[in-house]
Amino acid sequence: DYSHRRGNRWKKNIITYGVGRYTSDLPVNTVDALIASALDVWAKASPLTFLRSYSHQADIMVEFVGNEHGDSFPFDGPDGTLAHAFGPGEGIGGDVHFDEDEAWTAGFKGFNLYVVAAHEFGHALGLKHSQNPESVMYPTYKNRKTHNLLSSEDIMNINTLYGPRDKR
Ligand SMILES: CC(C)C[C@H](CC(=O)NO)C(=O)N[C@H]1Cc2cn(c3ccccc23)CCCCCCNC1=O
Ligand SMILES: [Ca+2]
Ligand SMILES: [Zn+2]
Ligand SMILES: [Zn+2]
Repeated sequence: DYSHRRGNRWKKNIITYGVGRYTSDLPVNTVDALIASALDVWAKASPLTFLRSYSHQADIMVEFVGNEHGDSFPFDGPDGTLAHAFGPGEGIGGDVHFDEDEAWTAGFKGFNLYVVAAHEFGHALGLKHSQNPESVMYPTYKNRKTHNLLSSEDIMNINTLYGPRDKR
């Protein structure tokens, strides 16, 4: 299980995120937009709000890194493991690492960053893997329709942790 769980949920509804090292596969503004959209998937299904932070003190730090990169979970070059995330908590808690040796795309060649990011942010919020291939938390990558990315199981699980989306 790649969620390296550290505690079960954030104890606040406003969660900050930052982006450190980027991938050279996509323009910076495309990466920023895909990351923001992947977080928004979870914001729309919960009472959570995500705020972009430009300090390195953000709750969720997103980085593109390769091979050995300073935690106990080195990446493995192209293919294999695509990314991993740490469950809610201080420091590395909530952080998301993408394997920089993958071909990251905004489309359907290579690996779609938006789909992978939605999976990893599920872990960063406290979700585990699902055995249901329709769930975004399924442990194997597949090309998914980007519309209505969350399955009903994903929505139920995030609501179990943080409650329903309040009537904004
Ligand atoms: C769900 C995804 C976004 C994140 C997960 C990791 C994860 O759960 N992060 O939170 C992932 O990378 N899964 C591997 C699992 C995997 C599939 N294979 C592997 C061969 C070696 C090592 C791992 C794998 C077979 C060959 C295909 C390799 C390319 C696709 N890789 C995967 O689907
Ligand atoms: Ca890899
Ligand atoms: Zn996972
Ligand atoms: Zn890592």
